[in-house]
Amino acid sequence: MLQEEEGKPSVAAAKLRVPHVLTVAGSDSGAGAGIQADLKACAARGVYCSTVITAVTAQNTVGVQGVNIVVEDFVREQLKSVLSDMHPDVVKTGMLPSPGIVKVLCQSLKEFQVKALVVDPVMVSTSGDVLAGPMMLASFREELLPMADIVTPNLREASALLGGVALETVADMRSAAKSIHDIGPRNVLVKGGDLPASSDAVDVLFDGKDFYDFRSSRIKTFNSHGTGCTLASSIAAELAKGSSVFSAVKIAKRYVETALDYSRDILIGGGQQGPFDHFMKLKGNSMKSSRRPFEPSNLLLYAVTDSRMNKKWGRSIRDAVKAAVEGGATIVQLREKDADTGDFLEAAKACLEVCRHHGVPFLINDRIDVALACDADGVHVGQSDMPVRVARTILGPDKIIGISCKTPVQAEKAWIDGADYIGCGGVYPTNTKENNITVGLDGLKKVCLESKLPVVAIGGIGISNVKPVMELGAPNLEGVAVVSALFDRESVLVETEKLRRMIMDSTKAVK
Ligand SMILES: Cc1ncc(COP(=O)(O)OP(=O)(O)O)c(N)n1
Ligand SMILES: Cc1nc(C(=O)O)sc1CCOP(=O)(O)O
Ligand SMILES: [Mg+2]
Repeated sequence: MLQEEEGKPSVAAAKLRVPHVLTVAGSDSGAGAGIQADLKACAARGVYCSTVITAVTAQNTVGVQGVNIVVEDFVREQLKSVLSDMHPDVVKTGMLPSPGIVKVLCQSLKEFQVKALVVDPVMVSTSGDVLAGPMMLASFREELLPMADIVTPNLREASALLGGVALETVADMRSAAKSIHDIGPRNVLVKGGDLPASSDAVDVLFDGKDFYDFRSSRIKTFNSHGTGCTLASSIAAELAKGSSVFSAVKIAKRYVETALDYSRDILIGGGQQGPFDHFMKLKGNSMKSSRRPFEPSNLLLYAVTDSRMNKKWGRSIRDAVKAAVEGGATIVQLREKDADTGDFLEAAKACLEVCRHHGVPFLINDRIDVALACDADGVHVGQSDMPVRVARTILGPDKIIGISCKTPVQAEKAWIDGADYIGCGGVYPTNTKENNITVGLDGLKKVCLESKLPVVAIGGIGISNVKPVMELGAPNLEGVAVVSALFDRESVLVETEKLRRMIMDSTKAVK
């Protein structure tokens, strides 16, 4: 019985078992395919992934430069380490470079039972390099496939497994799926990505009784290296979560298509077979767009938009934001209370482009979904909006989260919950926000004194009254957030320049 050490939870106390896939495959140094793709796919699909490495390849976007096969005994040792202790739900296989390794794997799977076995019968890489030679065919056919719950050959692999038959049509794929099923696996997914003369990508699933066609439009991209590994791992991940084979294939295909589509224009390597982005995050960090970490000084002049004001003055939200940024705003928040979601998102994308170009952080008011959809730099939430802790879990550690606070107690909670800054107001009465409680300069000072986070003052602030705010001398007060003083004016550019100058002068006066 495990005893609880003082201060440390016992292993037995950790009760939350998570779905787990073990991948038995080769390492790809370029990390587009193989073990690395499997790890990324499982992580992206919310499943734990352990790894048994069968070979180490020297590989990049051009091709495979070298292969070093791991000795059978050491593959056996890795399998035993994982299977005997960690009890994966599903085993997924990729590159199995020798008949001896297949034998070791099959023995281990007989000794340690798992819920499902997914076999991706890897033989040739996307670049055309051989990863498992013809001597592997007998091992696959006689030992591994009969144990598989699903096998996922592409056209070349399906043809090789069947002695070289030609596969040129969907009808050929069906007949191949049936013949491979006769070898023993419970389900066969023949992938038709390489089928000639077809605008759609068609995969055929055969479960021993029925055929299912999965059709999707072909995604034109060079960044498809690792698609097969990722699809098989994603199927394994869904099976580990408890899906049926049909649902697992459907969800896995949708995931791969979405990731391929997202990644069609990313650039990694100079070859013809680029990797894709399993987490659909890389473009947000594109070298073209400058995204810097949040600094308290970003709060100096915070421009918060208002669609009614921009409509009144006959300008688009994008033009208003552009003028504010060019006039010296140091952070922007899109606060569109009346906009439809689609319009809000389009405006957000346009404003984000402007802000990125100027290196100014761009936040969304209230709507976490819109912030995620456009990959904004963060959100601003109020006390009755999405709680900061939940927003942080959804948005991750890098995004900026601001929260409105009117009291020191709220400010303390904001810090504990993981916010980046506090918006404190209303400093003065405002017509922009209905029924807003005015806390005054005193209320602002109290929050600033207790806050462990940087604070931006908001509410009724403009040219005529910004000085007393900035000269309050309150610790943590970094700047002012304004709506009408910038946007309910004829020239956003001129007003922003004027306010920025006044803030700078007040800051100098305080120092
Ligand atoms: C910088 C900043 N501070 C405060 C607010 C107000 O947020 P909230 O209380 O959620 O009210 P709404 O803006 O949603 O009406 C803010 N938006 N920005
Ligand atoms: C959006 C908002 N929040 C406030 C708060 O007190 O939290 S006051 C406010 C409106 C600020 O607009 P203006 O600069 O036009 O007064
Ligand atoms: Mg709000």
